[in-house]
Amino acid sequence: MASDNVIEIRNLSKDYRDFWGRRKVQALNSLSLDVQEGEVFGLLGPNGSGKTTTLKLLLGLLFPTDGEIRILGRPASDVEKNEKIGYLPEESYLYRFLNAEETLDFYGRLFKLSGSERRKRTDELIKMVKLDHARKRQLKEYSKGMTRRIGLAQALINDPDIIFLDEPTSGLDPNGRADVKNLIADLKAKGKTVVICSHLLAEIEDVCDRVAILYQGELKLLGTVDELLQSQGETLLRTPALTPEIVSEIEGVLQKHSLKLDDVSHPRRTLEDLFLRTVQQSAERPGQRFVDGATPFDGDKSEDNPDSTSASDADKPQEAATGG
Ligand SMILES: Nc1ncnc2c1ncn2[C@@H]1O[C@H](COP(=O)(O)OP(=O)(O)OP(=O)(O)O)[C@@H](O)[C@H]1O
Repeated sequence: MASDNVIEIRNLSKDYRDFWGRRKVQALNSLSLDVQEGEVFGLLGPNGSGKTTTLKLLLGLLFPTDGEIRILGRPASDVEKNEKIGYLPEESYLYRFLNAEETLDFYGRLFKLSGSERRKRTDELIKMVKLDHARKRQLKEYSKGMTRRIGLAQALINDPDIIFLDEPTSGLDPNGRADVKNLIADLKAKGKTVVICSHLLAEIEDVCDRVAILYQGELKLLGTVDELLQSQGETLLRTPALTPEIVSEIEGVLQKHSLKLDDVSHPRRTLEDLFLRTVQQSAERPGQRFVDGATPFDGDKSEDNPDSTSASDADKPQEAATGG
């Protein structure tokens, strides 16, 4: 095993068989990939492409039909290695009648943590996943997003070196998703290795160093997010808004080099950015409302401050794409 690989998968295949032992589904077909220590790795693919099967094989919850897996230098079937692994399943199976503290204490006991370690970890994790206000409430009263948060805390109770997250943000609103992204960034900063399965590609793009795309159990693409997404054939300039005169000057410069300006436009923000900014400003300034098409990006043009005007065009960024 190469020194910085914490996961090595070689020619891994998994067939699900029927009662008579006949092959029903080939969920994985000769998958080979490595995950390095400290990286955030995204396992992507449409429904039924074999992501959850891969995670379960890595955890030793399923046995492969063929191939080999090594995690932290040990075979996947070695259950002791799971002491260093955290797993958030797609559906968390938690005890509905326990509260958040009792839940984490229970899982801490399974990992044989001492009483003082359990109290310390429970307190840290409840704060980390922002459930401090609900720590004494039974999980049966939790919303979907709160349940996902306590599931995440449970996956981290043993301070694992490798964390498998299956759809970590399902059921979370954009604030919750942003919290999970920050949490993953914190785990990476602590040197942890994180493997995420998700359908929400924008999130994967933001947090993952490398991604693999599976299709019908086969690896179709593998690489760093930067390499895979960067378009080397174009250059994008971001400037404050430009007057038509400046744009035509730029066109002149490009013409001198036998290049043309392909596109001049104002960049579009994402709905997620708009949502997060609106919620943040609403919390900071109760009573504020955005009117007449204003947005929280437009300086101070809002109802509780009617005298102000929107940001001038010169303050809005503009994008220009050039090509040969
Ligand atoms: N226990 C099982 N018995 C039979 N077939 C199964 C079983 N579990 C999964 N499969 C099949 O194996 C294939 C891969 O399933 P898997 O759950 O690994 O995909 P996935 O990529 O995680 O899908 P999703 O995105 O929907 O969670 C699918 O065709 C699925 O129907």
